[in-house]
Amino acid sequence: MMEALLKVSGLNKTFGKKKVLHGVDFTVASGRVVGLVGPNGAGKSTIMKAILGLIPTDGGQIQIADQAVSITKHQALRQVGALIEYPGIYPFLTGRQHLELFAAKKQRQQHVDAIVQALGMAGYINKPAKSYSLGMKQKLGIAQALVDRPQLVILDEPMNGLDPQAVKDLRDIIRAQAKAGTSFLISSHILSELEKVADDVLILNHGHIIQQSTMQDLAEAGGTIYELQTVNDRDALAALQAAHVPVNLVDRKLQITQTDRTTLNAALIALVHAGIAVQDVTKAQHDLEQSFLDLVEQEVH
Ligand SMILES: Nc1ncnc2c1ncn2[C@@H]1O[C@H](COP(=O)(O)OP(=O)(O)OP(=O)(O)O)[C@@H](O)[C@H]1O
Repeated sequence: MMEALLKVSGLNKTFGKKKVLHGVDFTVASGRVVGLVGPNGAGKSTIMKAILGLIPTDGGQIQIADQAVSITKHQALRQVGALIEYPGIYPFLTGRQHLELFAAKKQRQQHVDAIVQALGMAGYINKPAKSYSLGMKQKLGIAQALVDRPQLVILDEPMNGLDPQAVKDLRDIIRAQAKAGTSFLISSHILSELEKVADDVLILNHGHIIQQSTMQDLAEAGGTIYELQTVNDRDALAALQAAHVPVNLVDRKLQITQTDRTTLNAALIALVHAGIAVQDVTKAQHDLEQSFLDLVEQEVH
């Protein structure tokens, strides 16, 4: 068992009469990158604000390194870096001056230079932040959260507004810091955005955690599908059914659902035996986004 750095249990939150969090439970272990995924309004930001002691809660516990956090108890947050909603930017300070404010004295320049380099900000870091584009401000906000090498980093929709190179840079630095032991909680409303970076996923819908698993398990749960094109799909369907291969004719395409590593082989053997020529085989990508939407959909009905 890996040690849990962040523990959230039984978290409830009501705004007026509206209950937005219903007994939310999860943990983030040291060095793990955990994705918090859910549609708009699911409660992701509310959870993050509660963890950061920014809003009062209506019951439940939050602990960081075994210390309780609440709106009046912030001690444990010294080891936490965060970007929630809009980055706090001072228009007349340079990017570098922002980062210097957030970096501890020890090795300040090295840490600032390292994050500037990692996020590709060298070209503008010495200019006043008022001249930054939206994406540049977003990167500065992320850099502020990371520069002090905290134990826990909380990022609310960090990929918003970033170009593909910046998204890749961000993924790389998250993986590097996680390897060095930092834990991450990162929200997104797009599951596939987190596919390459998160170890674990929490799926949140209407304030409930509806699924909690490793990213790998979630990706594999979608399953692999092969699409076959043959000279005679109707006969092929009959031959495959006779051979007990899991097959469907979907939109006039033969689809085989892989149940184990022998499925495709069994299908091809059955077709060869039936004398049906195969013209094409394609492997359909498991559609992570679709499995996420299915999960959320199932929960609503
Ligand atoms: N200060 C507030 N007062 C009243 N209702 C609020 C407040 N903050 C959030 N809510 C409500 O709580 C629910 C959850 O909001 P939250 O911002 O946590 O969702 P989210 O998952 O972060 O969504 P998004 O992806 O759109 O940012 C929403 O229904 C929202 O309207």
